[in-house]
Amino acid sequence: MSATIIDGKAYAAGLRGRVADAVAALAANGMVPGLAVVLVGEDPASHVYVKNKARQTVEVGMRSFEHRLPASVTETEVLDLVSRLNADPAVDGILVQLPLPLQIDTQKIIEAIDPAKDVDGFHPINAGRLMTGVRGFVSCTPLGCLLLIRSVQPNLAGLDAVVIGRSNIVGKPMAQLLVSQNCTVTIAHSKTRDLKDVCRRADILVAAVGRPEMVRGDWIKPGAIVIDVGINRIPNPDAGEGRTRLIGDVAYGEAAQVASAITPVPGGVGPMTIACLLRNTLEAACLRRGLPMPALDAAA
Ligand SMILES: NC(=O)C1=CN([C@@H]2O[C@H](COP(=O)(O)OP(=O)(O)OC[C@H]3O[C@@H](n4cnc5c(N)ncnc54)[C@H](OP(=O)(O)O)[C@@H]3O)[C@@H](O)[C@H]2O)C=CC1
Ligand SMILES: Nc1nc(=O)c2c([nH]1)NC[C@@H]1CN(c3ccc(C(=O)N[C@@H](CCC(=O)O)C(=O)O)cc3)C=[N+]21
Repeated sequence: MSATIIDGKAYAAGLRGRVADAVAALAANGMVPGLAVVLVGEDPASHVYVKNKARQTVEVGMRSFEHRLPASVTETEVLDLVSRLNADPAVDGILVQLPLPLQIDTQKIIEAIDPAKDVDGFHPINAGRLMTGVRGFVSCTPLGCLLLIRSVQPNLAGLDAVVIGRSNIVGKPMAQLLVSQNCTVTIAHSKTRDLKDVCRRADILVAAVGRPEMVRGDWIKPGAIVIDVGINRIPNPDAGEGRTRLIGDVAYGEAAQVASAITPVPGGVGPMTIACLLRNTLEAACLRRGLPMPALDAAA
């Protein structure tokens, strides 16, 4: 068997197009959604990612506000910026790029963001809403994964899902979303015993670990849907000295022989994360103005 390749890049482009149409309708009435991104420090990968986000924000017709702070910034300065953004009527969504430097208490910053502007879905209020089945902002990466899963399998009821990883931003909300779709969900992590056997039971396998090609072909149940969240940058000497390339947490070539559908890296989950961020920002803009959210995706 050779798996269907789930084209996240194409799905994300379609979703951004639908967001752009809705933004144009708002803008025609003088309402332009705005997304503020806060970037602390000089991490080159974060800079590239924030630049991509800003470009795509503008492409869908929204305003992009970028705030770059030096790595030496104090926690109070970041908190002050967040409270200014909370109060700014031009800002509908706030994203503070993680990770933050060690002198800053990340949880404190996340909890300072107005939950109504928390388009990352990281605030405990939004995490709690997801947990209790109340509408709120859902973390962009798991939301993107769910949209990709449902693009190949609309009804997930009764399926066995395994999520490897239990971070607050990917693993846990992913598991919660799959439960809400009536999957039977197992969350695996670094202390899980017999991980390979656990994975082999999965009709849906989501890998969000950060270990290059950890999941091998023989970990996968024949016909499973495999979602690779991992973004690992490894040296690529073939492309020249000092060059790198991205690979996922799944050994793609092996897995594609066994799975029914699989996301590539790059071009899978990554582009969906940004598209879902824009989708959430549109939702924040509609909610703040008391307008209905246009239907954009199956998981809305
Ligand atoms: N495509 C995208 O848009 C995004 C991609 N990512 C990528 O996804 C990956 C995960 O990100 P994130 O959740 O933030 O990472 P974290 O480091 O926060 O979490 C990693 C999880 O993997 C688990 N883990 C580590 N080693 C093993 C192992 N040997 N076996 C089983 N489980 C293990 C950890 O377990 P424990 O809890 O026990 O330590 C932890 O729960 C990274 O590669 C990241 O770059 C992240 C965000 C967005
Ligand atoms: N507050 C916050 N929210 C986040 O959502 C957040 C964050 N902090 N910190 C970092 C991680 C990582 N993340 C990615 C998003 C898109 C791609 C992406 O677009 N990847 C492309 C490739 C890009 C490239 O070539 O480097 C792809 O997979 O095809 C990757 C990674 C969001 N994160």
